[in-house]
Amino acid sequence: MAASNDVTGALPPVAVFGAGSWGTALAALAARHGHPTVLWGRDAGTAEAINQGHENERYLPGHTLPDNLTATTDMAEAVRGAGMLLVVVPSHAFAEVVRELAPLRPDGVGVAWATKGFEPGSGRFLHEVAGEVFGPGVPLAVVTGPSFAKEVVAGLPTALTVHSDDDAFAQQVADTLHGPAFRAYTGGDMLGAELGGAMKNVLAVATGVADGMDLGLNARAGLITRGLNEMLRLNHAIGGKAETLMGLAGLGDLALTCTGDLSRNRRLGLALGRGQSIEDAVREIGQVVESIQTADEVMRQAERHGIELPISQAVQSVLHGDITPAEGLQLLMSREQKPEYPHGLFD
Ligand SMILES: NC(=O)C1=CN([C@@H]2O[C@H](COP(=O)(O)OP(=O)(O)OC[C@H]3O[C@@H](n4cnc5c(N)ncnc54)[C@H](OP(=O)(O)O)[C@@H]3O)[C@@H](O)[C@H]2O)C=CC1
Ligand SMILES: O=C(CO)COP(=O)(O)O
Repeated sequence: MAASNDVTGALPPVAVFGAGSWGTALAALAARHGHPTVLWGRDAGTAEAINQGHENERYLPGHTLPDNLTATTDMAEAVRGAGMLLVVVPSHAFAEVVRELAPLRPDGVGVAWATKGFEPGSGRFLHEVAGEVFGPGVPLAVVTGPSFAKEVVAGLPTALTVHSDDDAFAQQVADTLHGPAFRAYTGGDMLGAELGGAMKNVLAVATGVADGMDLGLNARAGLITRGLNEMLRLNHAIGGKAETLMGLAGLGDLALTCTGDLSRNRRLGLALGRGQSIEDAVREIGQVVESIQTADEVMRQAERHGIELPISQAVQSVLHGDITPAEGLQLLMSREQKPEYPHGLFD
């Protein structure tokens, strides 16, 4: 790897792609840990503001970014000398960005991503997209877990997890992110890790809707628990490991996003539950709300595997405007009474 040739003891440079909230926060984290870090974004104004004023005013206003973090709109410049590439664009832009990145990737340098979601339209997992674009032999890793960008850039304690088929690369990515206020764990289940990160966004809409309708704390806890059950069942069907979903990539992120008002997906649900239109809510949030596309892809996966996911399905129908939040509630509450686990944990 590029880093191993360094005999000066200097930490390897990191290139981060996507200058929104999460890309900027992760770039700031790597830079604070001593890695010279380049943040690539498509907006020249944002890049200039970061280079001149050390701030991403649009996405993380009020936070001073480290001096060893620079920004560029030139992808070739960003990858030059990098020991690790980290993609943090929204899922709808993931395939486009990794395709542009592939011919520029220095030999031996691995690619991680912190994007949550599927490839819209095909429903492919992002590790499938990355595997196809970069080809065999390129180390790939998923960075996921309960982590609001605003809290990470503020230096608040955070724990997340890095999953890869390549143990050494998972360790490299985790070492880059791990620090005094940030615990990075590792694992080997990209499938489960990606499913958890994607599904929790859909379930956060459900608890948001319930809270927006003032349905109470019992309803929220019920939705989180039955939501976790939906995650576990689909995960089991696609071949992910249950432990991944019981950890930071599943339960951890579900708890955060379903209860924390910093979540854009939860805020979308809150707005819908209060009777606001989806268009107005998305405009007010002003940042990516992954659940809108992810709900369709989760249901596509569920249909492919013949699995019922009533909460996710209700969210999808509300997001499409096919039913109102009140009708969604009625659908969930009128389902047949049954044992909590009719055939064990996964059925
Ligand atoms: N924010 C968070 O706390 C966390 C976010 N994530 C995940 O990270 C991913 C990115 O989210 P986040 O940073 O929050 O989103 P934001 O909405 O904050 O920022 C999105 C960024 O992506 C850029 N972008 C959009 N489309 C393209 C494109 N086609 N090519 C290049 N750049 C593009 C935007 O550029 P422009 O400004 O020019 O539109 C913007 O810089 C999502 O999958 C999200 O789920 C995961 C964990 C935490
Ligand atoms: O993924 C996140 C926290 O882990 C951020 O959630 P939102 O995209 O809902 O803001």
